[in-house]
Amino acid sequence: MIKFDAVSKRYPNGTTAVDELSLDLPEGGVTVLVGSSGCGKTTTLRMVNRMVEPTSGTISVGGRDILEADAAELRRGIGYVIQQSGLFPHRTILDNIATVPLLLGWGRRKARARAAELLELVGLPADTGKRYPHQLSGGQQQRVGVARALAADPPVLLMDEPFGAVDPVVRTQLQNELLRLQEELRKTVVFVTHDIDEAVRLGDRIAVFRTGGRLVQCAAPAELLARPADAFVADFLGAERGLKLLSLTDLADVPYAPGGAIRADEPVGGISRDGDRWRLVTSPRGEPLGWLDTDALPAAGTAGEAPLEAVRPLRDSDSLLSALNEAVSSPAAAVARVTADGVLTGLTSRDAIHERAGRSHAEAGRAAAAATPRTSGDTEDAEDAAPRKTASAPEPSA
Ligand SMILES: Nc1ncnc2c1ncn2[C@@H]1O[C@H](COP(=O)(O)OP(=O)(O)OP(=O)(O)O)[C@@H](O)[C@H]1O
Repeated sequence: MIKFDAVSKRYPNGTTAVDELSLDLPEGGVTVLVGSSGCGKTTTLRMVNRMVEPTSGTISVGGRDILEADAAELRRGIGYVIQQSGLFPHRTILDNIATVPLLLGWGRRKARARAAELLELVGLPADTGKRYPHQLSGGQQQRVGVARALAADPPVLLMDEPFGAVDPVVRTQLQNELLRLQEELRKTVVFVTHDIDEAVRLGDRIAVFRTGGRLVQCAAPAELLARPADAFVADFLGAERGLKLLSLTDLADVPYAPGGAIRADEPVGGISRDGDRWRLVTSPRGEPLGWLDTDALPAAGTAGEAPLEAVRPLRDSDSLLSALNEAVSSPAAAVARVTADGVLTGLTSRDAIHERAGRSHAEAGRAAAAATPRTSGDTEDAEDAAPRKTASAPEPSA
């Protein structure tokens, strides 16, 4: 969809910002550009909409050399989101979102209607539309920035550290929101970030750059984590590469077994002390409420009235990393698995999670080894065998 062919950018002061970049960005996927500060990520992004012109090489979007297009017309077909949302301070939120449709000559009413639709799409209440940017939080402003970029339904979205200025909790919400939107809209997204966790969470592919504007490796996240091309990439991915890989595998095919759960309205007097010490207590509907210590049962009352240790139930879409985290902190050395609407399906032991984690590493390693070449943009094969991306990333605790 977007193709860089031997593209370089040298500034008049002699800085090489991008050096002979050849890269294919697949249609409908999120490609994340990462690397140390000053390695040419923003320059690469801004060359796509001709805010920066390359010194040499060609860039095509949808098969067309971008130099053949009128720059203003090209930009209207490419959404652009930056860190400080870039909203017009004296325009209402609705008018901000309607900017590009109005430039494209849509009538005012149609442009406003589209803006209202987008406001809802990015999860903002309708009355936000009448407000001005300074009356919104940073996270809300970023949502408006995304809505504005999507207003004319461009096939391509360029995002330059769009969530870089918000706190970690809001950042995770915005990331989840983007994944949800992307499932629906399937835009071709180029996303710049400093944050490798963000790259792993959002990217279908990650391109790692090093200083001097050189692309070192471009691969699916699982492949990158399982087989970094060199020490620079390994270093950049950080010491927790193995754990990051587990964040990409979901629990769908990890088995569970019935765990002998106790209903909250059961009297403690009837609970057997034989068998497992820690038993899960559920609501009458089957929702896990907590772990009950059968070695310390109160003299009277129901299971639901007894002191319970916290449980964080997991859905099939949750990651192996979340499961490992829960299993480590669970007194029962097990995790409670639930359906999408929160009803207990069974328990998975810590050992079963360890076993699956080991297998996940081996699979990712094999997939990465099968992908050739290692450093070019052509690593599609590996994606089939790579672990699935889980759309519901865990929200960090505040
Ligand atoms: N207009 C310019 N004139 C001269 N040099 C520039 C100009 N714009 C960028 N550069 C240089 O080009 C290199 C790449 O810059 P770029 O902004 O693309 O990096 P980046 O990877 O996005 O950095 P960061 O992560 O810090 O935002 C840097 O050395 C930068 O100083």
